[in-house]
Amino acid sequence: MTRKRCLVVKKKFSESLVLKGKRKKIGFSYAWKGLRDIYKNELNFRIHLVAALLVVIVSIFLPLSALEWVLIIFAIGFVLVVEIINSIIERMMDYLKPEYHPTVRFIKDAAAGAVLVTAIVAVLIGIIIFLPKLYVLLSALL
Ligand SMILES: Nc1ncnc2c1ncn2[C@@H]1O[C@H](COP(=O)(O)OP(=O)(O)OP(=O)(O)O)[C@@H](O)[C@H]1O
Repeated sequence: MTRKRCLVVKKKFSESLVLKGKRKKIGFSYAWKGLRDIYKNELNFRIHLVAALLVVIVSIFLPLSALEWVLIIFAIGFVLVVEIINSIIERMMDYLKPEYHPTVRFIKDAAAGAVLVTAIVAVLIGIIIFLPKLYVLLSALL
């Protein structure tokens, strides 16, 4: 299909959804399906999600301020979103260029590097927030 024809088909599909008043609902269900697909197919995303859950559980038992909660939630969201983008880039490259290519290697490694940066930032935020509180907690217990 040419690009022009593809745009026409996309516009007609979009208009038909608006006419049926279903656009918002369908847009949300596609997004939810996308997240479910990422969860099912991406081990790293599941690992990050489990780590995020553990952090939230630990946070509930510590006296955190609103700002600390905001920072933790932001760090978790940051890691998960970049992990999703990394998965998208990997899939896109596998689809566009399945055979070995140095540019694909560069793109995939750079995307993985972006995830690593977010993970390091999240760990640093965790250390700054949790370490003093855990220290106080342990000092009180010992
Ligand atoms: N087509 C390719 N051409 C060149 N190098 C590639 C190609 N596909 C993968 N690689 C190299 O292999 C690495 C792993 O790629 P792969 O697509 O298997 O990701 P992955 O193991 O699923 O990564 P992640 O653990 O981040 O999900 C890439 O970072 C890249 O260095």
